[in-house]
Amino acid sequence: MIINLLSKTIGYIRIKRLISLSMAPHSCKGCLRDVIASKMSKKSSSASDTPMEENGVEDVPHNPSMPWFGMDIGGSLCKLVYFEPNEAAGGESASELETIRNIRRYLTKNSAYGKTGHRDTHLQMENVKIRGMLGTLHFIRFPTSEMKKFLTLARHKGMAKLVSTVSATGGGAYKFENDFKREVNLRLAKFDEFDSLLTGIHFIDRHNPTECYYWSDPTDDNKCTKVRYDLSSPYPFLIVNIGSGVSILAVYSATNYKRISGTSLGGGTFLGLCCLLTGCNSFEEAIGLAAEGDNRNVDKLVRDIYGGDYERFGLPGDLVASSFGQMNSKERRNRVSKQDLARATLVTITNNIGSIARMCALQERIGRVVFIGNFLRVNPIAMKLLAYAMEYWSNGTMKALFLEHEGYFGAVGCLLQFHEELKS
Ligand SMILES: Nc1ncnc2c1ncn2[C@@H]1O[C@H](COP(=O)(O)OP(=O)(O)OP(=O)(O)O)[C@@H](O)[C@H]1O
Ligand SMILES: CC(C)(CO)[C@@H](O)C(=O)NCCC(=O)O
Repeated sequence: MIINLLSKTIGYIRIKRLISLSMAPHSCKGCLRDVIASKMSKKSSSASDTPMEENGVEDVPHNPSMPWFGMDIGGSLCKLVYFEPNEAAGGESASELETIRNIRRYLTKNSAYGKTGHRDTHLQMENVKIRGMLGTLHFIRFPTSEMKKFLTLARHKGMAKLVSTVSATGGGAYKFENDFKREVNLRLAKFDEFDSLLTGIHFIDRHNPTECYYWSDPTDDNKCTKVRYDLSSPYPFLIVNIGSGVSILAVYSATNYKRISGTSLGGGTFLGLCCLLTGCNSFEEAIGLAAEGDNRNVDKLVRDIYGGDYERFGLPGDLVASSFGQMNSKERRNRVSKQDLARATLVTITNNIGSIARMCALQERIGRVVFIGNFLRVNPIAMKLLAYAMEYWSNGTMKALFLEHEGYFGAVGCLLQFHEELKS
């Protein structure tokens, strides 16, 4: 308690001092921002048990210079969240303002960047308040394999002239740290990926009333609909983050969570196997093929073994008994289509994740399971499978929930943590 109070007071005094120093001429602004960011970054990593609202920095009217970004650099995709203020922040020189305007124009007037960068305009959030400023959150993604091109673009757009520090999370915040420094003279303020994920989830759910939903009647295509779910009192809940790999977190409060499990059979596995088996070259193509296919031409079902249901242990005939279990037969292999193989890959990976999630939920005695991550992007087949599997195998005691901003929570969370912003 006393230590907490002391660190709050010391933190406050330090930041106050830094602010008075930041009245210094523009030439010093970059290095001051570095110091502030490094203080904030150290603070956040050592105070993971302290809610942001309580750490004292909230009261200090310090706004880092524009533009504000949060980056989540994952194993497959890099997610970039950009905050576009409704009004200019002020304090910038004429040349800085010009560069800020150019970056803003480039990011907000386009929805595609080069061949592989995309802005998810349907996810855009308007009139969001961050650190007292109203603005729009933009959601951009590109393959992490294109990082070199991104750094070149960032240099050409004059990023290095404006901000000396960008907040980043995900494994790439560590892996690419030196590249950012060397190529664009940008320092990364690094935040833990799961701290960021949770911060992002809490923030976005509070700002978007239609963020959380579940699928009703997931097995009936005619009746199946998305139904809004109120996540305002969510604890405890499980997060199943399906990225390249899968991490499962049990969340007990805003600041108390643990990573309870994971599996390497995730979204990266689905895409990798699908490319190998069908010759497809993108996630969108893989999902498109899966939508047209039938996994029953690939998998061995309970009915292929029992001739019907295995009643004694409640195993219905149409349950998959053995994923890819038909593919030992040359004759079957000759008949199977790319679409069937894509569908079977999707069903195999999804059911395995659902099964692990269910066991974790059972072990932790948690009923609400929130599935997120970009594996669920444009992927209603997987979401409905998860919804059905969770409900069916738990006899209705567990619920699969989904969030609209799927893979962007880490990026939002680290943007907010950098600005020490949790209050709206
Ligand atoms: N356009 C896309 N390109 C590549 N993968 C995509 C795309 N859209 C969706 N995906 C799926 O999303 C997965 C990556 O999800 P996400 O961005 O949440 O994880 P990540 O942060 O890259 O991975 P990790 O957290 O394991 O480091 C891919 O493995 C793939 O299954
Ligand atoms: C390595 C991370 C945490 C990177 O986000 C993720 O890809 C993951 O949780 N993979 C699964 C690792 C496991 O087997 O538990």
